Order: sequence, then structure tokens, then C-alpha cells
Amino acid sequence: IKTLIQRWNIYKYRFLPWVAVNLSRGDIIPIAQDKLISDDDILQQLIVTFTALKERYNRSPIDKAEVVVNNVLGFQIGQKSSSIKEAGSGVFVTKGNVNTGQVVALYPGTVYLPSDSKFFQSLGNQFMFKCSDNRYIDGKGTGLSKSIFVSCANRDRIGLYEACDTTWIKNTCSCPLNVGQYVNNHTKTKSANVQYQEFDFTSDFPLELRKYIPNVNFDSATDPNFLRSIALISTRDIHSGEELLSSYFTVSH
Ligand SMILES: C[S@@+](CC[C@H](N)C(=O)[O-])C[C@H]1O[C@@H](n2cnc3c(N)ncnc32)[C@H](O)[C@@H]1O
Repeated sequence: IKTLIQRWNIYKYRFLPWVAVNLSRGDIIPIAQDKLISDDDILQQLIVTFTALKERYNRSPIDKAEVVVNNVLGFQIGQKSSSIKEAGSGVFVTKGNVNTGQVVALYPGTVYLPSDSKFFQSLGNQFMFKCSDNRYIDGKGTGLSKSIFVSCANRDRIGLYEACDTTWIKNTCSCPLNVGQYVNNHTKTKSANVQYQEFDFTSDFPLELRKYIPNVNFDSATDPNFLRSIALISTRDIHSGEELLSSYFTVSH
């Protein structure tokens, strides 16, 4: 019975009748909200952070990626056991403070168009994120999902330039922000402090910084200069020691 309950807790977020009941009770908030900050603001925050991550190799000794993020953004995040019972692991602010309206994390994974086949990748996959335009992002870093991500990343490499970050799969993130898939859903007593916001990387994003982007297109016919991503933006100030919590049913776009 315990195993069944555990399986149900993992699966329920994808079971439409459960979602519908909770929507009607107001336990989950199904909103497509206006953007919390502009896309330009997100991209600017990322360019500054990614540039600092790239430049850390110019110094000796090389700073840890977490330290670089802390210097640029004023906080560090990390994955550890959730403060919510039986929720598995979660993401916490481990140092410093987050201000309202900051990019706190990115949701990694392969980006699927509505027409792309994703049946087998979706089976038992709790990391499939549905965007407002029916694109999906598969943030699972193991099994078939992992193989597909790595294969697409190799396909899209441009000469010496990597198309995206593949280190999030190995849990040795070269960009410590790329752990948004581990953020848990808020509860009645613990309110959400971050919100998902869709945005796109476009052709003007610097080639040499793309190795920190945690997403890749599944379909080779999709323009590689147009890549969907999801940022988790803080909806209030978040202090060191707090767990990041989102609302799984709220996306701003
Ligand atoms: C996208 S994953 C989040 C990371 C996950 N906690 C882990 O350890 O891999 C979503 C899964 O986390 C768990 N989860 C998220 N929020 C939860 C909550 N408020 N209560 C219980 N389980 C939760 C559920 O199993 C859900 O299917």
C-alpha cells in the first residue's frame, strides 16, 4: 500500500481528474499570468551570469561555479532533501538572498514541438513540462530522455561551440541554475515563491555562451536559433535556507 501511495503521489499531477478537483477547490492555481519580468530582463540576467561562468576559467585558481553565481546574483541554490514530506528532493537557497524578480533557476531538457513524437519518453516521466503553446520540455536526466538530450546536443554543436549544457544530466552542473526540474509544488501551508516564465533564446544570443543553456530542440528541422526555455522567477524575496516552491499549474508567458 505504501508503494501504491508513493506512486500515486508521483503520478497525480498528470491525472486530469485530480487536477480538475483541485482546481475547483482552489488548491492549485491554473493561471497563465502576465510575465513577471520582461524577456529582455531574463536574457540580460542570464548573459551576465553565463559570461561570469565562462570567464572564471581565465583566473587561477578557478572559482567554483556556485561562487561565481553568488558573486553575480547574490545567492546560491542547491538540491537536497525536500522540506515537504515524501516529496523527494527539492531545491533550496543555500547562501545569500534572492530579490523579487530575479531568475533563480532554469528548467532543463529537450524541447518538443506539439507534433513531435514523445510517447515513450513520457511514460512514467514526472519531469515533462507543458508550455502554453503545447511545446513540452522533458527535464528527465536519465534513461531514454537522457539519451535523446545528449544525442540532440551533439547534433546541434556548431564547430567548437557547444549548442547547450549537458552537465545538468550528470548533476555536475557547469551552470548551477540548471536544476529547475527539481523544484517542488507548493502546499497549503508552504506557498510558492517562484513562478515559471516561458521565454525564447533567439539568434542574437552569443554563441560562446550557449554551452550554459540547458535546453535543446528535439526536431532537427526546428530553427536552432529559436529555442524555448523556462525560467523560474522569484515572486518575493527568498532567504537562505528556504526551499524554492512553484505552482505546477501556473505559467507566465
Ligand atoms: C518535477 S518532480 C520534482 C522533483 C522531485 N521532488 C524529485 O525528487 O525528483 C515532480 C514530483 O515531485 C513530487 N512532488 C512535487 N511537489 C510535491 C508536493 N508538494 N508534495 C508531494 N510530492 C511532491 C511528486 O512526486 C512529483 O511528481
